Amino acid sequence: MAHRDTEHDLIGPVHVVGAGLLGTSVGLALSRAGETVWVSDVHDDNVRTAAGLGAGVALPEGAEPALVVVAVPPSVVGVEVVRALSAAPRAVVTDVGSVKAQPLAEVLSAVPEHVARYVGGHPMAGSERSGPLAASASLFEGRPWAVTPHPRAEEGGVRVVERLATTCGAVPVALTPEQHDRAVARTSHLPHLMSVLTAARLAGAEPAELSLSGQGVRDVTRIAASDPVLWQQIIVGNAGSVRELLVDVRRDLDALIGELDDPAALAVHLRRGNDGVAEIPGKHGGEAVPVEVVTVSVPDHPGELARLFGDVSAIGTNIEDLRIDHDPGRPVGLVELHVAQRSAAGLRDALEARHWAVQR
Ligand SMILES: NC(=O)C1=CN([C@@H]2O[C@H](COP(=O)(O)OP(=O)(O)OC[C@H]3O[C@@H](n4cnc5c(N)ncnc54)[C@H](O)[C@@H]3O)[C@@H](O)[C@H]2O)C=CC1
Ligand SMILES: O=C(O)C(=O)Cc1ccc(O)cc1
Repeated sequence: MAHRDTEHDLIGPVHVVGAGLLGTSVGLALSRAGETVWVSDVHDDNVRTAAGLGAGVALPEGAEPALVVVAVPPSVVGVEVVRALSAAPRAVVTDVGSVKAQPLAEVLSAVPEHVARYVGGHPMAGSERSGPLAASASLFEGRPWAVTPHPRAEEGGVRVVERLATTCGAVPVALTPEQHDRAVARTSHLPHLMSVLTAARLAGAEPAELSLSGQGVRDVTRIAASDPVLWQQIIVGNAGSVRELLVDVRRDLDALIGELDDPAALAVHLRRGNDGVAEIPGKHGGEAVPVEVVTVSVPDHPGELARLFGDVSAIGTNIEDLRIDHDPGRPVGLVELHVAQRSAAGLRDALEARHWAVQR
């Protein structure tokens, strides 16, 4: 097996199975890092598109990968991991699937003799879009990547999967498969269903009502636009943990319905929301930095955004996040710069000194 000891050694050749959003993004990130990447997919078109984007080349006949990354829809992750373990008898095999106990159970039942070479993984990065055209080499930059070894996993294989994560720019986080599935029920699967339930209230609403849609409803419903087939498979694969949380939410909903006109009780619900948001770790998994939004009106002309970013950089402020909205009444973009709270007041003053229209 291709086990190597230093940070800088290659982990490949890498075979990526499934040239969709995740597989092509992994291929792009690894190719950029100088790895040899071979790509396969049930749809040849997707292999051609991924290769055209620079994510690797079509899997050659007789190829012997050192690492296989399975990036297929959740319902076939287990079967493809089993196939890879049998087809590449010396390779470490990992996957990027959104649930982790289910594929491990399939490996243990189908090829227990190969289980040591399987180490599950899950990059916590993606999008509401699917397919190779939505891929990006920087998708995983600074994101957590769960690495979920089981008790019989080879230590060397775990190190290879951690290096896959770091080579893609992500931060490996070690969890057992069961811990992982409970964690993503809370941080990914429940939020998805809440987004879906909110978005469902918009379907069929009056156009006049929908015309008032602002940033809040867009924030809450973005992920409800995701592929329903993908999400059906994810939720079914983690139904036990998701159900437990939904039962808690049902209890809260029932209480809320009864307390809507009781200001004190309502305030308790709203403050619990504040408390939950404050628990979300900051970028790169570190301490959450208190962030403030500085909103700047930017004329709708080519080059204006670049000029704004140039000025923010010259002022010396780091942009933590960014959103661009449009002023419905005027040909200007409203650029929301999310910056550390301690820099916000200084940035407003400095931008005004450079003649930007800053909202106060
Ligand atoms: N979409 C997201 O944001 C994230 C998805 N994931 C996980 O990554 C995996 C892939 O998801 P996406 O890339 O979003 O899906 P996708 O639909 O963009 O790509 C899946 C690809 O797998 C191919 N495929 C299907 N069955 C196959 C098989 N048996 N053998 C080879 N190729 C096959 C499809 O043709 C398609 O190109 C899923 O297991 C998902 O749970 C993980 C993190 C984020
Ligand atoms: O689009 C987003 O913000 C996501 O949350 C994407 C996502 C989808 C599935 C996963 O298993 C992990 C991340």
